[in-house]
Amino acid sequence: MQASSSRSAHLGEWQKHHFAVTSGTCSSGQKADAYRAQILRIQYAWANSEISQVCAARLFKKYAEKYSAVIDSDNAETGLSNYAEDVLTLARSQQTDSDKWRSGLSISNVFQMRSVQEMMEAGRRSRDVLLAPAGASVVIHKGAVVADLPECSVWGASEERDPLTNSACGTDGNQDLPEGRPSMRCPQNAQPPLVPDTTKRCPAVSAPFGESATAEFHAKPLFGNVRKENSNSPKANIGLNVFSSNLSYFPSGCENPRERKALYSCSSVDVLSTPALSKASGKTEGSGQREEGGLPAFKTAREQLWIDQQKSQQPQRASGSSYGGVKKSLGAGRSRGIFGKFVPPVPKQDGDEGGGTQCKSSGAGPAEPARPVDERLKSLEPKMIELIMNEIMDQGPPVHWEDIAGVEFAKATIKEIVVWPMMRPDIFTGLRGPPKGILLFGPPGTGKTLIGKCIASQSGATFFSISASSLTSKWVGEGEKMVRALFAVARCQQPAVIFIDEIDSLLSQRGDGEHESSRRIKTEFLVQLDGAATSSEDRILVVGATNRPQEIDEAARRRLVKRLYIPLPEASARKQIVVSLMSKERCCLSEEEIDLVVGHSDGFSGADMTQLCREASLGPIRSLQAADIATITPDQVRPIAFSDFENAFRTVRPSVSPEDLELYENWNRTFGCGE
Ligand SMILES: Nc1ncnc2c1ncn2[C@@H]1O[C@H](COP(=O)(O)OP(=O)(O)OP(=O)(O)O)[C@@H](O)[C@H]1O
Ligand SMILES: [Mg+2]
Repeated sequence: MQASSSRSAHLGEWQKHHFAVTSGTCSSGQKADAYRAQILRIQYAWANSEISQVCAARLFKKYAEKYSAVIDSDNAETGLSNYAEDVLTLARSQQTDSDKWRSGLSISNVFQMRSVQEMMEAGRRSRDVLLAPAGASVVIHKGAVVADLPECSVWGASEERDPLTNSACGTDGNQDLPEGRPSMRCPQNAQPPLVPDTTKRCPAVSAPFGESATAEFHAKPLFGNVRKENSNSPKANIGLNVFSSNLSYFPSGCENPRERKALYSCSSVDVLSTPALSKASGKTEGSGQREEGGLPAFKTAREQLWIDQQKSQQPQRASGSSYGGVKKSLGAGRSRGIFGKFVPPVPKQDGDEGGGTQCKSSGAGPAEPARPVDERLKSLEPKMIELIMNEIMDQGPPVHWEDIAGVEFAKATIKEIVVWPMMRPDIFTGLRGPPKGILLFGPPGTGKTLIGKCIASQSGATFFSISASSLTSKWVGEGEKMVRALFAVARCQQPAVIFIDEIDSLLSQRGDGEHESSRRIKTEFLVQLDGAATSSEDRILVVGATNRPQEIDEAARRRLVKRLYIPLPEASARKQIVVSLMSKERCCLSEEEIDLVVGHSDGFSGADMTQLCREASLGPIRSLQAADIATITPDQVRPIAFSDFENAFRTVRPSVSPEDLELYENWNRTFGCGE
């Protein structure tokens, strides 16, 4: 399948194959072809994010089963029986009904193969030692090495063997390969099978169906460099491993294919927990180790597919993102802070999580292996939990209380509600129990978000920061579930602070024109908030911030019991901002000049003050000649002077109008909890 194919082309192909397979006129080989092509398409579609992972996994399972039902079937009419056949049996073409499956191997040419000759030579040199040829490679089409396959333990057991009768490790010449490497070369130009019969003592390597018939499949580097079989990218190895399973290892003494099948079919299917099979699967990762003793790890194609799928999913989970590696962010961009408290719990999607007690974990990196999921999270979609864990939980760069100028009352109240109860939950009980909801309201740019960041740094609680607009817009239809997941995860990570910026967009007044989904989100939020508020054990605090408090629904307002006004900074606070910012620059403002600046900036918000200082700091640069900018050194730039502030005042104006201010003051008088 070409990468450039359009969606409609995919669809057309898909349909064509579907009709072909269901028409009843298909031979087993054609069916196998079609199913394999479907698997390839599924992987391709997934790699291109055309279908979701869940969808891909479902389709993949479906077609993998169909595929292996054909190739593993020992019914000559419905299957290809490759399960039981080795390469030389296939070469006789007795079990296959498609020309494609025929091997170019013959008695006359097999001994010409360099790899065979090398093995014969090695066998002569050391007849009583197991022969262990170097790792095999698969070469497809124009010599592209597709994968390092596990070392090809040709003889499978330590009994002495005649190399001549065991020399079927390769299927064709291998001129394109590195010296001394026996290979499986895809016989595109396969000669008609000439092998009349083969020794019964040739269990060697079964590379029958997939190798010979899947040149098209292997040839495309669909999922990145398929050499990286150990790659963290799940999309890098599924396609390959489906067919690497064809390098199966048979024990000696099982000449009859049916006997072999019976022998292996009685072993556990749980390949991941079966040491022999686990070992074999490890080998596919290029360990380069020869398998030692015990039962060789034969797997059907279906088993191998599932092993590979399991393996490929694990790094993906560990990497923390199941969305094609693209990190999505909810709300403002966040980085995992230095106090990062825990790792994604990596919920298992495939069944038995074992019921965990995992709650708060600490200091682990994103590559930490999966842990049991908390019972309370089991009813939630793993995707949601992962999103909450990976994207929302954060503590950001540290912000200290001193970094916030003014708002002394709000700071003291927050310390009382958030910090101390977190420190001493034993004291803050009963009536002293802290409220479960705080609302920070006030004009734009007064430091509400800054306070949120400070709580994150200073409270010691697990901090969830989410922008309400993210819940309502980005995750249309999922916001309600996200809210539920958010609280569920927070409950597992107590003590926890959920900071919701722009909370008005989440909890705005209910009205007729309101969208159903946002109404449901709001209801869910209120239910969750109630749950957190009524449970004395839950140590979850919701902190909302808004510059539109009047739009908040009255039911929500009631639940956010501490409503703290964050006003415009007073003169002392404005001075603190100027002094703090200027202390980091070269500045020659005298105390009086600073006071003049503060006096001029009445009505400015904290953000306006910051903007004023930025503007003033550009003054010295603007006074330079354009030609000087290219050559001047930083210490030659003159200090910021009062005149720069005077100029800055010409362009920076207060962003909050007196009328707006009046609204906030009124709302504070009515609903605020300030002094
Ligand atoms: N009290 C303050 N002390 C120091 N800096 C402040 C203060 N208030 C605002 N600032 C500055 O203004 C910037 C914006 O502040 P912040 O984002 O916290 O405002 P906000 O109240 O959340 O505004 P909005 O309501 O528009 O979201 C801060 O990053 C900081 O640089
Ligand atoms: Mg804000």
